[in-house]
Amino acid sequence: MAVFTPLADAQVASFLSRFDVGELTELKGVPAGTENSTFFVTTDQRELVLTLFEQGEHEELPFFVELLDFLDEHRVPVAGPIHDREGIALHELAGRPALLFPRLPGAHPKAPNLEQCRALGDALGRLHRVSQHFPGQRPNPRDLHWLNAMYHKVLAFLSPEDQALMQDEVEGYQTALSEAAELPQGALHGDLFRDNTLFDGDRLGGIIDFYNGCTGDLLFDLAIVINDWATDSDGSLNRDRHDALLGAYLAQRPLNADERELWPLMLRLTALRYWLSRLLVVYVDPPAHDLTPHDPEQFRRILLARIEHGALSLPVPALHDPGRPNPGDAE
Ligand SMILES: Nc1ncnc2c1ncn2[C@@H]1O[C@H](COP(=O)(O)OP(=O)(O)OP(=O)(O)O)[C@@H](O)[C@H]1O
Ligand SMILES: N[C@@H](CCO)C(=O)O
Repeated sequence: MAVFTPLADAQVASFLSRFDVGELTELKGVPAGTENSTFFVTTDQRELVLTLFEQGEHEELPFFVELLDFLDEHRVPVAGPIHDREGIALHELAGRPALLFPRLPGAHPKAPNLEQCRALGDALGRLHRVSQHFPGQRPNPRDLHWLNAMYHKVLAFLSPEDQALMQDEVEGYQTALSEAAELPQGALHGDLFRDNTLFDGDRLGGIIDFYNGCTGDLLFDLAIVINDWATDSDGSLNRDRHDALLGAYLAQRPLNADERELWPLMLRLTALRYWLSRLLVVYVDPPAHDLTPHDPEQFRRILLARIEHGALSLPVPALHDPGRPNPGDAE
């Protein structure tokens, strides 16, 4: 379930009256999601999504709104928050911060096909091109500093082999990154798994759930995406999905030499980031709500596969369709 705060029709009707979105005709709680309360709202004019923020640091919400507005203005396919007649997006409803979004068409791809991988790679490449110019700042809350500060909390729950694996990995990342040049920076989605996208057939309806959004190494975001979108069930990389996604991404934003060198390490670091965050949910900080946690073992498997096989060679960038405008190019 993902309605932690129920809402009555009258509350929502009165909330909607500040916006130019029409009159409420239907309100439905959305069962998916783990962190926030989500509702599908239908009016006599359009389909909307209403999100109530249940947890997390609410002072971060203006950053997310500014980032989404920025990406929306630059025609990156995201659901940008709807602003009211006075230009305000962030409101309060039932004592919770609330945002209203357009409802995007489509569904989350469970087994993405190559067209969907290309569409996502292209969108992420465009997102990273424009996000380098985003003026906001929010340090990456799940970077190496976080790994280093948190990993010892789960060691007691691991086998001696896994303890050594985790410790060796974090120490290895520290050594390698302390000697590395700064990588290209920009705003990141921070959690761009398949279930944070909506596809209408092969067309990307849009990217949602930017509440892990932050600023930092663009390569970190790309590695999260490859580990989720282009991994087979045994943890190994799937060459076809990898090449489709990365080929489209690289056509929008080529990696520099430092990024190419750190790519295998970043795939490992982001695999460990999810192994650790999932272990923390299971053993250290279980959610207040009765939800099935994501399986940490899946990311341990991915980490082991990246250690054993390294990264795949990077594909040749896909040719960019010159008929298709790039966001930001018009500026
Ligand atoms: N703009 C949108 N258009 C269509 N559907 C949406 C939109 N935003 C959210 N949803 C639907 O609502 C569900 C929950 O949304 P969201 O992912 O933001 O919630 P959450 O509680 O933050 O979830 P989690 O962090 O576990 O992914 C999504 O899986 C999706 O099905
Ligand atoms: N995408 C995360 C959960 C939401 O933060 C995971 O798969 O562990």
